[in-house]
Amino acid sequence: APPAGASGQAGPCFAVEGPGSDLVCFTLSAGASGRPEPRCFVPAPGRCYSLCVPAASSVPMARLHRRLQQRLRQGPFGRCRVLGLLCYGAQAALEKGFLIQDPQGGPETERALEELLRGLGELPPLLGVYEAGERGELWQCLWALRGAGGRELLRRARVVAAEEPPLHPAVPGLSHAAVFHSLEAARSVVEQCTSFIPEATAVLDLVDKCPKQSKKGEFPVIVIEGLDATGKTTVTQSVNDSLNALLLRSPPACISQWRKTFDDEPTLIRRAFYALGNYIVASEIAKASTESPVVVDRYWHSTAAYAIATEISGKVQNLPPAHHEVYQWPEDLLKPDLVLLLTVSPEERIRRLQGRGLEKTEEETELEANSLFPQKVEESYKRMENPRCQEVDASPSREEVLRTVLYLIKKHCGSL
Ligand SMILES: Nc1ncnc2c1ncn2[C@@H]1O[C@H](COP(=O)(O)OP(=O)(O)OP(=O)(O)O)[C@@H](O)[C@H]1O
Ligand SMILES: Nc1ccn([C@H]2C[C@H](O)[C@@H](COP(=O)(O)O)O2)c(=O)n1
Repeated sequence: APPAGASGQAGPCFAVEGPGSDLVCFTLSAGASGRPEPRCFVPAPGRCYSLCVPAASSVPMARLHRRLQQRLRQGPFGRCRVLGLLCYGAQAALEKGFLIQDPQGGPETERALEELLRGLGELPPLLGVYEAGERGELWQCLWALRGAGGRELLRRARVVAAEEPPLHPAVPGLSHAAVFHSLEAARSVVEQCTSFIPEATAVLDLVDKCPKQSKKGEFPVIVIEGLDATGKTTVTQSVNDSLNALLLRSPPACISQWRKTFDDEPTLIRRAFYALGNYIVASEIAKASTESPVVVDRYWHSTAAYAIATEISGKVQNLPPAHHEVYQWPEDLLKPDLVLLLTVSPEERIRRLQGRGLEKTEEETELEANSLFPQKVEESYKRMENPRCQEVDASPSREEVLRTVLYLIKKHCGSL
């Protein structure tokens, strides 16, 4: 049975992304027994703190988490190491938060944290304070901040190592907080933003003008997907010319002007924006595919793959397993005939990223191309189903890649 928390019930479990991107999991035990806690996040002689907010698909909570994240990057927390923390457990809904490691361990960090939490208004998140015991064991004291500078100790429990859960703790909540499987789910998130993001109203007006459940016309619809700099723009333009098709892209031009606004928002809001963009593009595809073949540069698979890779910390192995429901195409979104996933080696992607002369330094480019994130995006693409992504090696010359793409289109959609 899971370790008993102070109340004797199954206590919460916690997961932080430790060194080497492994998940380090721990839980609380009322007793003094239990395996030694994971040492990797307890700086000696420093101190550690934690705070979490509900990870439910709620705009206020998503914005609170984002606000805390931004504040913990500033001022008195500059000397601290701040790790992403997930709190999960049999009886508790998922919470997202931070583990703050203060190597110096002075009282000022705790004071600054209290001030930060009190400034959030009523019912601030609980503050976890970790301290070493006489025999080197680790204890968590959970404090509730009360009015007039007071605070109440809710629990003092021993920190012990916990087995890594079979699924990454963020997987069960993906379909409500990052990957939207219906227009209504995405719309309800953006609707909660109209009071503080004026552009949200404009996006809703545009999506509400689109017919529900857009139906594809008789001409083929081909989507080109892939990481940035894999050659999507190059391929879509060449295919468009070769097939005398209509070229569309997601997000559509009518809302692309607001990307930066939504890119600055928490994942929940950002991905809901891109999801609504897909439903707007679907209405454009429906109309265009009655007149000619349609080529689309990014569509739902991009929205889902980038959201999954953003929410699932650590290694590629932490992704939801193949055939998980999160990879299934939304039932209310127009489905393409063929999705081609362009893939190139990280080395080739570095060459192409540098070839574009973007402002990134060579080191940034190499880090970006080789980090775990693009690997998780690409693996998520490969696990998509109904329709799946058909992989295309886009490393060869532009001409050869175009030949391959046109061959696959003809093979799958017939001669056009
Ligand atoms: N087959 C190819 N061989 C060599 N270079 C290529 C090839 N295809 C595209 N490129 C070059 O790679 C760079 C990225 O191509 P492109 O902009 O088409 O990629 P993309 O996937 O659309 O990128 P993003 O998603 O970031 O817009 C460009 O400089 C382009 O000229
Ligand atoms: N349908 C889409 C299109 C794009 N996105 C997101 C995914 C990335 O964060 C970013 C890449 O876009 P690009 O820079 O290639 O224009 O936009 C999405 O979520 N859904």
